[in-house]
Amino acid sequence: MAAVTSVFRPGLFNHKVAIVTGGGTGIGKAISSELLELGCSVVISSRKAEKLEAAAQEMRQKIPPSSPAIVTPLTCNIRSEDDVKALVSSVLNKYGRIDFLVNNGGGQFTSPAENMSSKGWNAVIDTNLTGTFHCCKEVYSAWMKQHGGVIINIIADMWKGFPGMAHTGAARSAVDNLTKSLSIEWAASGVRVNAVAPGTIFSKTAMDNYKELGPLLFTKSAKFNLAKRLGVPEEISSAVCFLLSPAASYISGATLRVDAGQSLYHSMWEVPDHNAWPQAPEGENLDALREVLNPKSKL
Ligand SMILES: CCC/C=C/C(=O)SCCNC(=O)CCNC(=O)[C@H](O)C(C)(C)COP(=O)([O-])OP(=O)([O-])OC[C@H]1O[C@@H](n2cnc3c(N)ncnc32)[C@H](O)[C@@H]1OP(=O)([O-])[O-]
Ligand SMILES: NC(=O)C1=CN([C@@H]2O[C@H](COP(=O)(O)OP(=O)(O)OC[C@H]3O[C@@H](n4cnc5c(N)ncnc54)[C@H](OP(=O)(O)O)[C@@H]3O)[C@@H](O)[C@H]2O)C=CC1
Repeated sequence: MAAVTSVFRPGLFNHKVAIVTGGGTGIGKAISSELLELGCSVVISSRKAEKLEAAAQEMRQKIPPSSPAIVTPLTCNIRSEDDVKALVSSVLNKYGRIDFLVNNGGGQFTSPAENMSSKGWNAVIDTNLTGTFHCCKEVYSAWMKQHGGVIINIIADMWKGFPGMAHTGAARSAVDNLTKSLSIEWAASGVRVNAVAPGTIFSKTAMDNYKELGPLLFTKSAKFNLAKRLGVPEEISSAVCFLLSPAASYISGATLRVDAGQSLYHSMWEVPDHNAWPQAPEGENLDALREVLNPKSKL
């Protein structure tokens, strides 16, 4: 397997410390690996200890000898405020600082909105919206308020709604707005807050969340963007590293769409042909339209 090398300068983030939620898989793993390569120590955090430990082992092997970075796996369910407080406190005890927070942990399941139970809806809102809020608030209060820092929220391509995953569309849209509010409230502490909105990004772990639907869901999405291919986690990571870096020193409250134009282009969702809508009002314009649609009607 070819090793990916960051396009950023080695040592760019030497001696910085980051928390990356969901840092052991997919997009989070790519972000954590690139930060480590660039000298930033990373705490990878999510719910499953075994998965995190395996990811940390793999990352340790790839940290270049020139990098002073260390990777630490710590479990935390971002839905629990107590878990998040414990995570932030452990990171400060171990490293004494938190320069970067990447709110990447999250996800959802597919379901028509009418079939979503309240429990399922709440699980997705609690994870993606409230979990992100918990992490931002705790890192800010415990460290960044006094010392500054950078926060990146990973959201999604929900710009045209998110049919089939309405819960996550609502949560990610809310995080887009939260990003703006926090960027203003926390500006005077020297905290920049931005979001990254990925298009459809392939990783095995992301696909496996959708079980047997996964391969079709991902392969079908490939043509709904300007690149005519799926993205990969490394393409999100480089955008995150840019926003964390001094190259983005004048950027806050922004959402960067890393989606090869997916959000500008066709929706994957098909609305079936139907006659369920109210008819257009009668009048000269409707008469003219009927003639265009069926020229013989005039005869
Ligand atoms: C191609 C598209 C673009 C890709 C975008 C990506 O993000 S890719 C990356 C994607 N990565 C990820 O998504 C990774 C992270 N995702 C997750 O962990 C889950 O999607 C989660 C956020 C729902 C949490 O789930 P959890 O199990 O920890 O939560 P819980 O035990 O608290 O249960 C709460 C309730 O939620 C409901 N419910 C849950 N699953 C399903 C389902 N499949 N089916 C139906 N319903 C489901 C159910 O009602 C359940 O209650 P019940 O009926 O059991 O009493
Ligand atoms: N792949 C894609 O096409 C897109 C992905 N995204 C978003 O990007 C982020 C990363 O996804 P991706 O890497 O693709 O998929 P993955 O499924 O590989 O990553 C999701 C990560 O989130 C962690 N996670 C889930 N719930 C929690 C929780 N309650 N507390 C802490 N960590 C949690 C998971 O770890 P664990 O199970 O151990 O908790 C896992 O590491 C997600 O928010 C996803 O929704 C957005 C748009 C498109």
